[in-house]
Amino acid sequence: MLSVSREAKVQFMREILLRYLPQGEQTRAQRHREYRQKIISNYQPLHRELYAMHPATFFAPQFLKAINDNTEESFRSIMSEPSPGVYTFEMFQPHFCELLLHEVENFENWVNEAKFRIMRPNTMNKFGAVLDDFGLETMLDKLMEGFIRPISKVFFSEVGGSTLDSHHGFVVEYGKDRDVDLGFHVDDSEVTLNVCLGKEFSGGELFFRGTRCDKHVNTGSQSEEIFDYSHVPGKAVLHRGRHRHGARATTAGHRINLLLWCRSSIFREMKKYQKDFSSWCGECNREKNERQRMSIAATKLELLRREGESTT
Ligand SMILES: O=C(O)CCC(=O)C(=O)O
Ligand SMILES: [Fe+2]
Repeated sequence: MLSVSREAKVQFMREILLRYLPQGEQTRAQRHREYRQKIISNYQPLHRELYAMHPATFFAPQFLKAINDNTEESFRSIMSEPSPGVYTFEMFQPHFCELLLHEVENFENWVNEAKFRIMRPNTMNKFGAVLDDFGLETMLDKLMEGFIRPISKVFFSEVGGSTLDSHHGFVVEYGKDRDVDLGFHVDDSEVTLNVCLGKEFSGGELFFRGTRCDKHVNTGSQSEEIFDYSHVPGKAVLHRGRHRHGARATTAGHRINLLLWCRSSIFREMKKYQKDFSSWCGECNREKNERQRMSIAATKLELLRREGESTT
């Protein structure tokens, strides 16, 4: 095993770990593998160049340069942070967006013609497709490892940004005969990349309402946490998965976005043993500050009382 490729080692370890999963999950994983296999052996890709990572043709030159420089300054030079924890930047070349849109359309035509029943990206969408299920998993893994993880290491280290090790990659589709909007939610991810691929549309703004841990997910928002963002084709939004958000109705046209939910198994394991998430949960942070404020006030009062005692 020592001399085989990294992929072969990963596959070997995966098979061992699979044997230790509970029976129900083993069956589910096996079924999903068969489902993917069935698609991959029947679906003819339209643009094969999308299935391997080609940075020079996929990404905007300034994005590529920032990644190659790999410093906080280089990332900041191409990113805006219009609201704390929400980063936006030009990411894909228009031609890449076009190819990916064609590929998704081609896949959907095949699904309809073959009368194949596909799994939707998650319980919130009636439309859209999982890119990992029709062959794009390896390319998206490279996207996460080589491009999203270096940025997340700098801006989202407290939620496992430097140890992202798996992903769920899909497209969502809105407009006539598609989904209209998306309710308020948190993602099943540590870091989410959301890139608008096109086409032409009105509405569809993302609304953000602050980052929360499990315990505080339903608490209110502070005014500084309220933020709306209008999608621009080719442009990416990067945020914590626990940053509460939703998408307003796409009122005209057709909007398709690429979503990459990036996960960290180390972060998820560590989280089980922690209670205080004030480094990233807005409400934990507010409570902590409030406790500190109360404790300072109590100390001040105590000092005043002692001073009073000593002067009388
Ligand atoms: O429609 C969008 O841009 C948001 C999609 C989203 O938040 C999700 O799929 O998790
Ligand atoms: Fe989301």
